[in-house]
Amino acid sequence: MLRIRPFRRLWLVLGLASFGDWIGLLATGIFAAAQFQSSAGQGAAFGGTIAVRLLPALLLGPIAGVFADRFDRRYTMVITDLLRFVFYGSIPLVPLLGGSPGVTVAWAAIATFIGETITLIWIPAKEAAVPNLIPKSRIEVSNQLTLVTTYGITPILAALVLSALTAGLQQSGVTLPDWAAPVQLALYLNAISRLVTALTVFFGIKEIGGKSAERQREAQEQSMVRQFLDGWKYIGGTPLVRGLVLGIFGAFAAGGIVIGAAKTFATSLGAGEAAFYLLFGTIFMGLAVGIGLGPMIIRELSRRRWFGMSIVLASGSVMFLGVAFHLSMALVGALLVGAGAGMAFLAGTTLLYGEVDDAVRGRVFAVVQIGVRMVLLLAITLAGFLVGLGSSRRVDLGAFSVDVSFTRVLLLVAGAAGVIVGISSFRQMDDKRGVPVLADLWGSIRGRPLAPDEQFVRSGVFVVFEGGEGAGKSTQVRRLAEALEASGHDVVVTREPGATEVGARIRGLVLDKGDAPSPRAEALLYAADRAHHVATVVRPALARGAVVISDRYVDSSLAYQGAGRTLPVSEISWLSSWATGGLKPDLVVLLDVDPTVGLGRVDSRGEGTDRLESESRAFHERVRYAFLDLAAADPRRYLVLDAARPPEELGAAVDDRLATLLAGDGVTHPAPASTAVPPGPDLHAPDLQTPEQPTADSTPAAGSIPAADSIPPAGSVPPAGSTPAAGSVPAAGSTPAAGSIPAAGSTPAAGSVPAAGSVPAADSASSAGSASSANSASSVDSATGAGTRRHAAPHPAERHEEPPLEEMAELLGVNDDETPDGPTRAGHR
Ligand SMILES: Nc1ncnc2c1ncn2[C@@H]1O[C@H](COP(=O)(O)OP(=O)(O)OP(=O)(O)O)[C@@H](O)[C@H]1O
Ligand SMILES: Cc1cn([C@H]2C[C@H](O)[C@@H](COP(=O)(O)O)O2)c(=O)[nH]c1=O
Repeated sequence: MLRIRPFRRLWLVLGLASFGDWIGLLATGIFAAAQFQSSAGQGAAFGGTIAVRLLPALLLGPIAGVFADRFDRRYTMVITDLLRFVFYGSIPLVPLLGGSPGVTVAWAAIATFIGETITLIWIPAKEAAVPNLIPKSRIEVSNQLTLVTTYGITPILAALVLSALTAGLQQSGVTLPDWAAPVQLALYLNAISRLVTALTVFFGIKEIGGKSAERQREAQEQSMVRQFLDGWKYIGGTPLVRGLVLGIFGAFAAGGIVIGAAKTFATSLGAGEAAFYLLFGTIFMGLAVGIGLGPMIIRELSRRRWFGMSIVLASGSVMFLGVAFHLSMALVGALLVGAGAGMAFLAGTTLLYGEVDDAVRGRVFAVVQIGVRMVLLLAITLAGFLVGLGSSRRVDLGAFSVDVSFTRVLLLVAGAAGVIVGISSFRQMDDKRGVPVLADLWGSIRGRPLAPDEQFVRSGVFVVFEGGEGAGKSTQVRRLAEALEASGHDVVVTREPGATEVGARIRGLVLDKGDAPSPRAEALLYAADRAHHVATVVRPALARGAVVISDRYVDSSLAYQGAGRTLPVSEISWLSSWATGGLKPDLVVLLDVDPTVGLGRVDSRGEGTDRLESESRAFHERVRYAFLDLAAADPRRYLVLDAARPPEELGAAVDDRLATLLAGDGVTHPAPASTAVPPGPDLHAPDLQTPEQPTADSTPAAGSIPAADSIPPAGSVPPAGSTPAAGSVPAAGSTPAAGSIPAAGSTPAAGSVPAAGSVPAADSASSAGSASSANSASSVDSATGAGTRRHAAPHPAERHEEPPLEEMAELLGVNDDETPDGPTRAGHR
């Protein structure tokens, strides 16, 4: 950020100005107090000068922004800084010129008031200039830097400098003349800092200067009053800006209420005077944590969502404080209030920087900056006043006794109001409607935010055929298309990969046996084919109302690249969801085939095999079980058929299901966004929820596939006593996880399935789903009258026999060099 020269200079200017502000604030108060002997006079002088600093915001705040929008921002900053140099510089000179204590304090107050009034013009000019100096993508970092500098570094530096000056002089025993006392020096420093910033802006940041055509036009055509009114109209009439401004105020009101109520709240905790300072400090610590670490934690989360969530966090934490009965709870609550308010401020200002036009930016930022101060002051004052009104009652909770005071009621009510504001601002601004909030938050924290659904009007029906090699997909696709066309439907038959010109080239790249792409490259190539296919073929056809029948879709990637290549299925799922914009089929017909049978059919076509067909049997077994797991996780949207049945029977079952679907009974177009949940870290059932599968009301996947990232390398042996991951070989003597393949001598859990990567637990609900993957579809069919029949031969997931050891090793890829990124080997079948 600081490599951008104009921003670096502006940041230095801001740092210096902020340092001047803080040292000026402290020094003016001390200076005024020092003019009096009595402690009452000292207190009044100190408090009075500080209050005077805050007062101008109330008076001039509303029109200050007009200056920033109407005039050249560079000149505005330079002139206002020069004026501040003069006024602040005059404060320590008054006593030197013989002014009495009363005159000195009065002038300190007047000069401070004028200086602060001028600051109100300087701030919006500076704020409005920032977005023109840096790329939009860096605005958040610049805000972080600015806030940390203003509220973190410079106040501490100012306090250190002031105390070092005082202590240094005291220790050295040097007696300086009155005009060079530490406080006077601090006041000179404050004044000089303005001169330096004026010169820096004038000579060093010329980029701030000039006016956009629109600003020029407005300045010429509109009076200041008109511009002022227009500014308010813009804020009130632009929902996003209005929501942001109100939200920021709400978050600060939450903080202010806690600060205002902290004293009586600390008493109600029975924690003593120190607890007040602790709570106060903790809120500011939370603020720093929110601003400093917030973006790092939420990463790619939509800033609009983050803003609403932060307000809810801040307000919810105020409510939590209302029920906290121990200081430790209160400190956690205070930290979260601060963090929420800090994040809301950062997200809000970042959004405002990005969303507000240059022409009105000065006015909007004036309202925000000044409004925040006012809201904070008001909230602190009001809360302080209100908590004094009610009485409290002590309630015994066994180990603890709590004061149910008016303070707590206030915190609860204020917190609840804040939560409502947060939720409504979230709703108003949400740019990912339909995407589940918590899943999106979790996905973003993990670096994979959910993609919002690509909006399009979809009136057609999307049917996908999936299954292993030679399952009979093409045969069934052709047959179904003919049947539908015969009954007058607009049918589009398509496939993946290779349905488009681009796709045909990709198909050559992934399937030709020449130079094999690495597993990740392979996944990306399939995703690229899919993205183009969906955008140019599937969506347009669905939009016009056609029945789209695709030979393979997302599940193939999850099965082949995820389970087959053992790439992290969650990542493949995310990638596919991104590629398709979340488009999911209405029906997936899974033709389940034993790889030996399917590959036998492929061989008998006599056309040779492609690169994927040539993979090992273990690979194809993993693919098969992955398909079954996906279907078991969402039986309502899958029709799983035993592909060993005659084609006509399969066709009849498909026809029946289609008839239901086309009659509208079964068509509820799946909501893509809600299902594009990036799976959790372990690939259990929900991890296999693909963009095809709704999370709500879906049955847990039977025999889910272990996360590729959690799968030990094929053939690895987990330590004895541990529970091996599905698909790994347990050490002899250890108890294998249900569904894992037991080593010789170990006791297999009931229901172990000889499939690498597939883990149906014998006694879990998921195992029921798994064991009946094919049959569960049968029962679904019978329920809908589709009437698919059960097969005499048990489905593989029902077989409990142990495969011979060599076969197991082959299934697991022991002796098989299939590593996620390693070269693939043409396997044997
Ligand atoms: N139900 C079935 N029973 C027996 N043979 C079938 C059946 N369905 C299709 N076949 C035959 O099996 C072979 C493969 O069928 P098809 O091409 O339809 O499968 P596919 O799943 O599309 O294959 P690929 O995975 O290679 O695309 C063909 O020769 C086809 O005639
Ligand atoms: C869509 C898709 C496909 N594959 C594999 C599956 C097959 O081996 C080939 C496609 O051949 P087909 O004869 O057209 O069925 O590609 C894959 O690995 N990943 C995918 O996403």
